[in-house]
Amino acid sequence: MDVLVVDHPLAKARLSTMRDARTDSAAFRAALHELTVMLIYEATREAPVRTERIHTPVARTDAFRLANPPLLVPVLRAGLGMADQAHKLIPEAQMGFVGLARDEETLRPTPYMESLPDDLSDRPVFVLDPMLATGGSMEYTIRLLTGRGATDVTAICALAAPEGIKHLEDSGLPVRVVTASIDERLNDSGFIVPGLGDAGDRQYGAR
Ligand SMILES: O=P(O)(O)OC[C@H]1O[C@H](OP(=O)(O)OP(=O)(O)O)[C@H](O)[C@@H]1O
Ligand SMILES: O=c1cc[nH]c(=O)[nH]1
Ligand SMILES: [Mg+2]
Repeated sequence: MDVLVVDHPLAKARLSTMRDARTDSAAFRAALHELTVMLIYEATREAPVRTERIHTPVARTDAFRLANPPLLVPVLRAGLGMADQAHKLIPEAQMGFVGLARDEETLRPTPYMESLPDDLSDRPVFVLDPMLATGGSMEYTIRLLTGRGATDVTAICALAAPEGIKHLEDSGLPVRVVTASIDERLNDSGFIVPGLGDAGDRQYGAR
């Protein structure tokens, strides 16, 4: 499985703001917005482009656009904090939605929302979720997508645990991961260590 760790100093700085327990919700959301721009920028580095001829005020030249814009899929709640910034960078992208809440005891995802196009066979998909912990929520989401024909999925995560990366690798699903950090481990409650806490709560308040 292809894993890209975006360890640019500016990405590290935004992630550090998110990790800091003193960061309030507004500043946490702002840092996640800015980090998302960097993750999407790197995730699209090798994306195929189509060219067309245009006129500048001076001469004719080639213009470039994404040949096949990805479907963006934020995983609610926490992934909502990445959706607008990803959409700003790729305004032509369509967006789908998945809502999941992890059960605190079993750590299994409980689905409560799904809004996706029927046929995903011909286009890449970017799943937006700041946290890849056990990997259960990401696996669930990717299975929804592959069930609709997706074969090219990118998980865009602020943070990942080694356990989540391994879980996805073992699943054999067609996914690559783009993240700003692979942290040390999960604790007994399934939280990433050192992590940043609950990414949904830190943006929107405790459920
Ligand atoms: O890899 P996993 O072990 O499945 O954990 C990761 C999931 O946990 C968080 O969501 P949560 O269930 O807390 O919901 P929320 O976004 O509404 O807070 C996070 O945003 C992921 O979706
Ligand atoms: O550390 C974690 C693990 C799962 N979900 C979160 O929001 N944070
Ligand atoms: Mg949460």
